[in-house]
Amino acid sequence: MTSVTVRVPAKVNLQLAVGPRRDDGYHDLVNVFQAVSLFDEVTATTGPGAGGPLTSGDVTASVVVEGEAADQVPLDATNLAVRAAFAVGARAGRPVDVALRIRKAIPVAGGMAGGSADAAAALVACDELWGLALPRDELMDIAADLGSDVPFALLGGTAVGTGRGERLTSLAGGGEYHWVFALADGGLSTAKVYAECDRLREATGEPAAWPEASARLLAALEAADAKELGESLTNDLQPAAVLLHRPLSRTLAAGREYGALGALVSGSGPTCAFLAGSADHARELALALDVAGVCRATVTARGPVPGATVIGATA
Ligand SMILES: C[C@@](CO)(OP(=O)(O)O)[C@H](O)COP(=O)(O)OP(=O)(O)OC[C@H]1O[C@@H](n2ccc(N)nc2=O)[C@H](O)[C@@H]1O
Ligand SMILES: Nc1ncnc2c1ncn2[C@@H]1O[C@H](COP(=O)(O)OP(=O)(O)O)[C@@H](O)[C@H]1O
Repeated sequence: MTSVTVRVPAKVNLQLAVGPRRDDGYHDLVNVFQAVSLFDEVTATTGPGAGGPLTSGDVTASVVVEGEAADQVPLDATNLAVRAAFAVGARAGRPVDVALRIRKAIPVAGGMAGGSADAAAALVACDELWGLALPRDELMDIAADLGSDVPFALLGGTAVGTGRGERLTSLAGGGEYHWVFALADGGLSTAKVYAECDRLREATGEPAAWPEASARLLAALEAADAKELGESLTNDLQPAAVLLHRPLSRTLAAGREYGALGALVSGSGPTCAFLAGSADHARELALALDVAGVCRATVTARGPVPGATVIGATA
């Protein structure tokens, strides 16, 4: 191959149960993910690209980013797609190079795992570009090393994550869900939101319980019951995210007032997610939020959708 394009979805967390802080600084989670139809695209092409060359061992990479908040994405070796290319290239057993082009639609630092999505897309694209055919388990292990949410971006669908969120079990339940996402001004640092969650727990003297999957939420998914799912959505990081970004309480209240089946902060935020009863309901809800001026912009999306998928290749 000389060029491979991979499409990769954003995620929303249907349940984010956060356990105590571990000795390694991470938290044990029950993280119920759903992949939604808001996609970044990553194209991997052989040869030098427009971005400055970055090297790691025998791997040379470059990266350019366009689209939603592209100027907030790093163009150095901290870019998660570049890190993914380095990790795959280290297994090639020969010198390899890649020019990465990222087209972003997923908000940056928005709690929708855009960076993780780009890493998963780059893993799949580079594996295909260099003809490595790495086993799926190995790609999953590399993904988990890159970040807690990267394995889910490979898997897609609806799944429960345990450990840091990287140990995944797919949930089979049928159904299609309609979402509205309210994008906020600016982003929130995931590490800062977890730290704020710990601080709040310490301040209230409330010990963190061991995270458990919600039986009600799993039953709602099994029954593909959107109303019941809406009432079961929970996020332990929400109080911390709202404290760090106060306007979110107004955004959430507006979505509930306009008839969302469920409303919550997506992951570490600041994007807010609203579950609607149908595609029409989602469009109406998005319009109402736009008119109310309680967010920077809205997008509608459906879920679940597949994880990182090759959508184009040039021999
Ligand atoms: C909160 C969630 C919910 O899905 O995602 P976002 O909403 O930010 O996208 C995830 O837990 C984020 O996953 P991800 O963004 O991959 O995190 P990582 O790069 O692995 O870790 C970034 C930082 O988040 C904190 N962290 C992450 C995962 C975890 N189980 N416990 C943690 O405490 C740690 O402070 C860590 O240094
Ligand atoms: N390819 C990438 N796209 C977006 N952000 C990236 C990327 N690579 C690294 N980052 C860094 O990761 C941080 C978190 O971004 P992102 O994954 O979009 O948010 P979140 O963790 O809230 O879902 C960003 O602030 C940015 O500095």
